[in-house]
Amino acid sequence: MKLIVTKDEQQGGLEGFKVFQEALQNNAQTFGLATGSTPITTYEQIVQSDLDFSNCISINLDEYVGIKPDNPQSYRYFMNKYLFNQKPFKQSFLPNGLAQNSKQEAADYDQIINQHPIDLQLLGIGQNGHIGFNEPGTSFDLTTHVAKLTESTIQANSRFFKNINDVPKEAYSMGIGSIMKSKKILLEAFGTQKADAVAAMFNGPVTIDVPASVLQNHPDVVVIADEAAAAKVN
Ligand SMILES: N[C@@H]1[C@@H](O)[C@H](O)[C@@H](COP(=O)(O)O)O[C@@H]1O
Repeated sequence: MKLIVTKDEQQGGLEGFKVFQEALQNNAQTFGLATGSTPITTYEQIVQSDLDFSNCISINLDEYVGIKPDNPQSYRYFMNKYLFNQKPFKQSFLPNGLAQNSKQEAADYDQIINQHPIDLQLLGIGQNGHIGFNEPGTSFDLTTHVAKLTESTIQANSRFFKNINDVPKEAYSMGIGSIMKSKKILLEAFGTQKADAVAAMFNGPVTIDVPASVLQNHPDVVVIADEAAAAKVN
């Protein structure tokens, strides 16, 4: 894994943008995208640029179960707001949080991923080392599934909701098995609250207890971390 340490989140966003730019120059067709506060600075840079994704496909990592796409807390709404409204893709896929049959929805999403192999996958990281919504303990082989959110993730994500009780307890998530098939992976981490997870991802053993540690087994990973998030890496 290659580590790029930046002064702050703004600088990190710029470095992240450059990875997207390079991927496009190398004819990347399909981009795996992420939500959360972390990718916002990269999306801002993309929005301000002349990069054109109108011939590309995007596939998002995850979506809350039970939330409508037009609900401001949904990941579809987030993606429209921060990226798609300004930089449309040819097609943008997210799991349907309202699907009646979750097994079918997961299978359909896997088919989408299989039809569009991901050239560049963007990831954030949870404070407990989760990627997408693959929480500690999740098998490295899983594909799309409904994940139960841990208390720490519900707590961390409650800042986006009026009340912690409004945070969904479940989400569709692309599995680690699919994430690892991406040609290139870009993981971003900003802030001291990510320092332990980033250190465990880099220096710790590869273990399902720290889902992001699996990235040590991937041949092409770039991690962009600000000084605070990279502080505990050996
Ligand atoms: N499912 C998302 C992850 O994809 C994200 O990486 C993580 C960190 O979020 P943030 O970037 O807001 O710290 O939170 C959520 O749980």
